[in-house]
Amino acid sequence: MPLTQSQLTEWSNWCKTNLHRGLSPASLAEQMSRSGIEQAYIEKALGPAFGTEVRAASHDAFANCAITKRVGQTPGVKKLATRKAQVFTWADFLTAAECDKTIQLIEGHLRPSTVTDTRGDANVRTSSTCDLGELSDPFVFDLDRKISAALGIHWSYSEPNQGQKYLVGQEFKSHTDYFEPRTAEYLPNTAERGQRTWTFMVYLNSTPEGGATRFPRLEKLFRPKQGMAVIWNNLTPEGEPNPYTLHHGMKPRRGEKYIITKWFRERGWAPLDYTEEMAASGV
Ligand SMILES: O=C(O)CCC(=O)C(=O)O
Ligand SMILES: [Fe+2]
Repeated sequence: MPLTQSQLTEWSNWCKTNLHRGLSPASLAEQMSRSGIEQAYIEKALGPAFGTEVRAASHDAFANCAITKRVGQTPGVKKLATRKAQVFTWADFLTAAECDKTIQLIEGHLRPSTVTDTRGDANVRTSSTCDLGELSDPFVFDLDRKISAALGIHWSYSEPNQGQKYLVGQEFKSHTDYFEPRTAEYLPNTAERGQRTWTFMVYLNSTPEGGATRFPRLEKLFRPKQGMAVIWNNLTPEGEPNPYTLHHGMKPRRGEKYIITKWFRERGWAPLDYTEEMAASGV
């Protein structure tokens, strides 16, 4: 049976929401097919994702994505002067209005933060989390596209956007964002989308005291400044987990701290490169 225009729009929105939540195009096509939707409409609803497969991009492509070429080109972007890891900052990446709007969204949907492996310490992460990517909010999709274009990697390689809130005394103790190979957390977390690659984190407020992000092995500390992004590759250019990226979300001593984090993976369903033009056209 043919779909009406409004039914097609509804299915297209359903696809968009679920693709941004990290579901694969094949699994969505299968669900639509089970709902009795004809192939031609499945193709329309999925758009560019139709017929694609989730697969790994090359480590070289990750190590040379657009952010690595922005210093001196894009105002506000700096590279940390070290050969040990690829770390960048981007001042005023989000406007104050975008930050405030994101904080409002986070405030409405908080749960206690979790980790994949506590390593025996129940207090390893004491903050609260908001699964922004689950909200199906067009503003969050815009954020996804803006972050992906800034980094230069298509959003299908990324996990859904997360917001974090730290009250005075709350923290995320030293950890790496990659999954530790040869541990129990490794396979269940990497089987589908692969290892974590880049982390894109944005400070949504300027915490008055404390709350820095510390990279002890790089001897570097970033202080939360509203709108500033800290962006790093958790892997080496060869694709191995990079232990130098160990970091600690420190306790705010006064005031709160709000951030968003987006983690990128080795596998996605689109070509890796993603530009501002693509983001503006809504793909
Ligand atoms: O809060 C921070 O500064 C760091 C957060 C972090 O490391 C994470 O969410 O993975
Ligand atoms: Fe982290």
